[in-house]
Amino acid sequence: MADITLGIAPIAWTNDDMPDLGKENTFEQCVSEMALAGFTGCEVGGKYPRDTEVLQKALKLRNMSIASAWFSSFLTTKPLQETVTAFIEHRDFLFAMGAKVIVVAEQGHSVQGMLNTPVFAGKPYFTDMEWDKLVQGLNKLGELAKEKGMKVVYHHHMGTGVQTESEIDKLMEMTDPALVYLLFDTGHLVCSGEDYLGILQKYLPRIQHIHLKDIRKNIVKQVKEKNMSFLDGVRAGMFTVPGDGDVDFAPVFDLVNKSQYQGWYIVEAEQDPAKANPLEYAQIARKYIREQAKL
Ligand SMILES: O=C1C[C@@H](O)[C@H](O)[C@@H](O)C1=O
Ligand SMILES: [Co+2]
Repeated sequence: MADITLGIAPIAWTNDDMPDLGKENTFEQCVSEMALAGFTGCEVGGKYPRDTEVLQKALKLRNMSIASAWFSSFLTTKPLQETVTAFIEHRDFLFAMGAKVIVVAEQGHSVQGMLNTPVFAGKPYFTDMEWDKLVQGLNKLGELAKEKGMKVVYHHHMGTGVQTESEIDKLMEMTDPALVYLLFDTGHLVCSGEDYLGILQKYLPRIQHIHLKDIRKNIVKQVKEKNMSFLDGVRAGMFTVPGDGDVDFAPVFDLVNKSQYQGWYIVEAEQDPAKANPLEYAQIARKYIREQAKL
């Protein structure tokens, strides 16, 4: 039977990719509103204290815990040791916070943070040599995670070299299944036009972390047609919370509920907090998940 814990990402309060979005929102407001909306866990944002005791206390006061945090690897473009050193520090912080999974996304050649590069037309494609470096590096990060009883969950992402189903297939095939797991992010797969349910079916139980992100189809269409960047797409509102957009989550909840999945659902919906009040949207997501996922 599945055993799911429900969390939410701070990116709806302050967007670390574009910190002007939600710059007025404090860490305390963010975690208080997460708890008020009925969530008991979250990922880590740029405004969170890095002192683990201070963070533990702030979370305990709100009955919250840490699910994970994003890590950018540069395995295809920088010496392995640079990523390894940064990863160990990140791993140890997450371990101290009690997290079991570490979100990793390769940012070598990524256009996700580039304002003037179209996210669809500009996505990178790795060479064979880059694939080899990526795979060897991820296996290494997987070993380092395993030392602490943790797992690396790979985040496929728009505007990166691992975005499409065939790229995910390649990554899953080439990496060691005992060391590298998959993060399933509904928003990125539907945005990219992939068969998200097929991918979920194919990779359960290798999927060890889930981001629930919805899309606004009409805005994604504009982003593609007008050659907009990922960040401009986010600003324009291409993502929203589950239940507010066009993704059909019912079959996702059904498949996961019937599986042995033991892990998190993280509601992750980056949009402009000035247009989409983060507490209001967190409440919309919480209600939808209660009704649809029975959670
Ligand atoms: O997991 C994620 C973390 C963000 O920084 C990223 O840009 C977002 O789209 C996402 O899915
Ligand atoms: Co995500």
